[in-house]
Amino acid sequence: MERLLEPERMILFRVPWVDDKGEMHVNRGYRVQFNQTLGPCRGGIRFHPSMNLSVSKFLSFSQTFKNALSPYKLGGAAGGSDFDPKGKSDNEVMRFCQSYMSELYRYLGPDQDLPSEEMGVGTREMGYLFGQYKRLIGHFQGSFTGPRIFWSGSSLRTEATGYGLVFFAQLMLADMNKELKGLRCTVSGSGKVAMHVLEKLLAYGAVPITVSDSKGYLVDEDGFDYVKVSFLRDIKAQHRSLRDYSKTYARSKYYDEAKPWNERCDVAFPCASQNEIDQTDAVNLVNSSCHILIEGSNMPCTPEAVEVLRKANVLVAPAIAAGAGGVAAGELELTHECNAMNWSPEDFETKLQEALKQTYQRALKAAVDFGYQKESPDALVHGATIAAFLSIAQGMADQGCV
Ligand SMILES: NC(=O)c1ccc[n+]([C@@H]2O[C@H](COP(=O)([O-])OP(=O)(O)OC[C@H]3O[C@@H](n4cnc5c(N)ncnc54)[C@H](O)[C@@H]3O)[C@@H](O)[C@H]2O)c1
Repeated sequence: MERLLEPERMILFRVPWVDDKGEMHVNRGYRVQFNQTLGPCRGGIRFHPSMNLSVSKFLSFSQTFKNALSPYKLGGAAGGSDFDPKGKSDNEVMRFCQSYMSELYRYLGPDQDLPSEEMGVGTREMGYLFGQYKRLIGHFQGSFTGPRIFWSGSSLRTEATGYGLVFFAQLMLADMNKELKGLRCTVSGSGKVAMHVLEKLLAYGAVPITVSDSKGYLVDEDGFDYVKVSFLRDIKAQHRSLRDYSKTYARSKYYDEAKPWNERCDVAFPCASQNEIDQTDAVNLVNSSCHILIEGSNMPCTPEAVEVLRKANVLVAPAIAAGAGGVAAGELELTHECNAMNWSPEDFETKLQEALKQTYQRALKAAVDFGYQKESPDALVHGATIAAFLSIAQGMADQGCV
């Protein structure tokens, strides 16, 4: 346990870059390669002002468990920088990414560590990061996940985490002879994960009613539809406030400095950031008749919130299981490239569903093997943690004291 809790490697470095006015800035870069017992590392890169070594450690620890539970043989890593891409020009983001990669490239590679999208890092950032990596290593090898389709990989990497969360919810409901159709769903965040959750919820006939950002939340009592989701995307792409939505859809409402957890719902999808649900939010969720919570963000609930949800019998799908869509897409992309097959988005989605199903079944089996009732509200949380822990611990024991 002592070895498992200590990261294998923590890389901390200076990232100097020059803005469009010619002024110099310095940010900090991080990459924590937490555990490579089961295979080479995979994990996200986050660009956000709140990023620090502590957040990198927690994200890489949780990624280690997520990857160990997935159908692939992978270790876990995470990292990023306290750089804020918001409000920066494309050229500034490119210069920052190039400087960040100038240090990190020596620790990356398909057999070592490959990064993927996370908060504040999308296809634009992944493109710049990969371009610099390729230039420095001198050949095209082990493309990062999250690139655009025309030069590499599948088109579904960005969608995969959000879609996967909805597939996972559907699997849980199917086991209860229920379905997502008609269920009211609250979603937090309005980034890559949240927007793809909305999209897939609509495909399943569910009724998503909220999105949020760091300033407040938006609720549409009538539920979002495809046209409204497209409008939300436009608002986000133009860096406007979610408040602007209400100017077009008068029955919707935007609340400042508030979270969506007191809106009546059946299923909640936290997709913003860690610790976004505290004790009060959890009480609000329970009082709003929420009975299933699917964790999109990593560690969305504080320990006090977890306790409230457990006592109220809210069924929780942990991020290390439900959020495995991203890692699955990354590995599928590599296979896809290696085999030079021409998968359609539908083929890709079927493979993604299969990966999520295997993850779900593995977590549930471990829970039952260790004496938890299949129906108990925290069976998946325990099962996912046990199954991942056993794989890593067994591997570490086999590989000796290294
Ligand atoms: N992108 C992935 O592949 C992936 C995979 C697994 C988990 N996650 C987790 O999902 C979450 C969202 O990631 P993303 O890739 O969608 O990021 P993103 O940068 O695309 O979007 C983040 C969104 O959250 C909002 N936000 C940030 N802080 C907030 C706060 N305090 N309250 C409410 N909203 C807030 C932002 O306004 C933004 O809309 C993160 O917690 C991340 O760790 C992402």
